[in-house]
Amino acid sequence: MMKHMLSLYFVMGSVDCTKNPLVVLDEAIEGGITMFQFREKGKGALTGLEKYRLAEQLFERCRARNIPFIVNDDVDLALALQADGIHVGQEDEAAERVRDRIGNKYLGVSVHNLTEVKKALAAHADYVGLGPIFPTVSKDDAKQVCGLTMIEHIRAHEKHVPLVAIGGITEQTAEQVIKAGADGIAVISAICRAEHICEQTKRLYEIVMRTKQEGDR
Ligand SMILES: Cc1ncc(COP(=O)(O)OP(=O)(O)O)c(N)n1
Ligand SMILES: Cc1nc(C(=O)O)sc1CCOP(=O)(O)O
Ligand SMILES: [Mg+2]
Repeated sequence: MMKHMLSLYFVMGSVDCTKNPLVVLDEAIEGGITMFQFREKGKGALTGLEKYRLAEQLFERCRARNIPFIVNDDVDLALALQADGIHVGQEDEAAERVRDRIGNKYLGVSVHNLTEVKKALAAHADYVGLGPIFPTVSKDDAKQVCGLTMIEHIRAHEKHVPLVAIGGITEQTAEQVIKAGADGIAVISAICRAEHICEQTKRLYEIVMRTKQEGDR
């Protein structure tokens, strides 16, 4: 179940959108996203009550369509909303502590190498987010690009870990990412910056599903 949910993971906050984030999410849901992460950060990001209100409205839309709603970084917000899960990175609240706080909600952890994957699994993460696979325009403090070879390396040593790849993934590269061993792609700009969000999301979904099917996954 978890692996299917990772197939087309849409990550977004108001800063990433050139139009109303609620409309962007509606169109992306219509196009077939399988999971959503509320990531409200960067220059001009909402805080406090405004952030909470936007999260609440986005969550409502996900709930209506059975799309898992994950909160980035902010464990208090995830708990207050009773969100489906939380995603934390290596510099955020420690995964072990987050697991203790959230019980059996989904826990995603960002990783950059095999050692971090093993640590995330020891902390009972449900999935790992590996990146940046390619250069990204959506995260100022992204680490060095790890490329498709890091997906292959991790998959060779951890055959079953639910792994979603992130960072600079587009319609042109999604197939290679899945072929390298990822269970799905996580994207911001490939959806947010598309002229026709629903159609673009459908294309990404189709590429991921076809490639997984061809690989019998
Ligand atoms: C699915 C997914 N993978 C990785 C990240 C990055 O998390 P992190 O390294 O904590 O960076 P920020 O997103 O918090 O800036 C992610 N958010 N989602
Ligand atoms: C949120 C995030 N995390 C990354 C990581 O490497 O962990 S890269 C990234 C940004 C992804 O946006 P885009 O699809 O526009 O490149
Ligand atoms: Mg983080």
